[in-house]
Amino acid sequence: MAKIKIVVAGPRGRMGKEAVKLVMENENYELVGVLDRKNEGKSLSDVEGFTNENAIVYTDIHKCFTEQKPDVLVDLTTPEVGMEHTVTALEYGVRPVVGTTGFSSGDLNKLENLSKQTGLGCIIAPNFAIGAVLMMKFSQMAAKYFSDVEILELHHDQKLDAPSGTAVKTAEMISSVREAKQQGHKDEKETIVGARGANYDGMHIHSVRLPGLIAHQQVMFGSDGQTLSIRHDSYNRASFMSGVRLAVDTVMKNNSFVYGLENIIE
Ligand SMILES: NC(=O)C1=CN([C@@H]2O[C@H](COP(=O)(O)OP(=O)(O)OC[C@H]3O[C@@H](n4cnc5c(N)ncnc54)[C@H](O)[C@@H]3O)[C@@H](O)[C@H]2O)C=CC1
Ligand SMILES: O=C(O)C1=N[C@H](C(=O)O)C[C@H](O)C1
Repeated sequence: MAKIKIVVAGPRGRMGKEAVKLVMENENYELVGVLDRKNEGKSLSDVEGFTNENAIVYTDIHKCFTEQKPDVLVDLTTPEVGMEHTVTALEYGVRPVVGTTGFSSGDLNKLENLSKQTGLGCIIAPNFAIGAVLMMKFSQMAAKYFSDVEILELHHDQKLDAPSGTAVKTAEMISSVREAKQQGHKDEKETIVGARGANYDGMHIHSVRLPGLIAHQQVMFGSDGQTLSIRHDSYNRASFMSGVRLAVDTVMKNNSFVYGLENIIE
C-alpha cells in the first residue's frame, strides 16, 4: 500500500513538533515536507530540535505543493495562516487536516463550500483529544436536561485565540439542543467589564490563561439544588495525536467536509 504523503505546517511549534514525530513514527505515513516561516530549502534534520527528519523545509506553500504533491496537509499554525494554507491545499488537490483554531463561522463556510466544489475531504478539528471530544458530546447530552451552563476553558498563556476553539465548538453543540436562554439575573451588571465572560446564545464562556496549564475545559451545569461538572484535561500534546492519526486516515477515505471529530469517531 502506498504511504500517505504528508506536509506539516508549523513544525517548530508545540503541536507541530508532536505531529512531525507522529508522522515519522507511522510506517503508513511519509513526511514529504514541512511549511515554516524560515529555513527555506534546509532539511528539517538540520533545524534545531530535529535529528533524522529528512523532509524539506518550505516557506512557499505553492512551491511545496508543486514539488511534493502531498496527499494531506496537517496545519497547526495560526488562524490567518491556517486559513490561507487550507484554502490553498484544497485548490491544489491536497486534503487538509486542520487543528489550528480561531476560524470564524464565515471561514468555515468558505472551506465547506470549497471542499464541496473540489470534492476533497477536509477535516477541521478544534480538539484532537478523544477525551475532549467525549466531554463535548456529554455536555451536549446534559444540555437537554440542564438549560443553565457556564463553560470554563483553561490554557497556557502563549495561546493566541480566546475563547478556545473547543469552547466555541462546545457552545455550538449545546446551542443545537438548547433553546437560547439569557442566563443569570435579568438586571445583572458587570462592575468590571468582562466579569461574566463571553456570551454565546446567553451562556457564558470564561477563558483562563496561566503558565503551567496545557489545555483544560470544565462545563458546569446548574439547576435547582444540583450542579453537574464535566471536565477534560490534556496534560501533554501527545494526548492530541491519536486524533490527528484518525483524521489523516479518515480524510483520505472521506470526500466531505467535517467540522469536529465527534462526526467521525464511532
Ligand atoms: N486541534 C487541537 O487539538 C489543538 C489545536 N491547537 C491549535 O493549534 C495551533 C498551534 O498551536 P501551538 O502549536 O500551541 O502554537 P505554536 O505557537 O507553538 O506553533 C505555531 C507555529 O506556527 C508557525 N507559523 C506561523 N506562521 C507560519 C507560516 N506562515 N508558515 C508556517 N508556519 C507558521 C510558528 O512559527 C509556530 O512554530 C493553535 O491554533 C492552537 O489553538 C493546539 C493544540 C491542540
Ligand atoms: O492552543 C491550544 O493549546 C489548544 N487549542 C485548541 C483549542 O483552541 O481548543 C485545542 C486545545 O484546547 C489546545
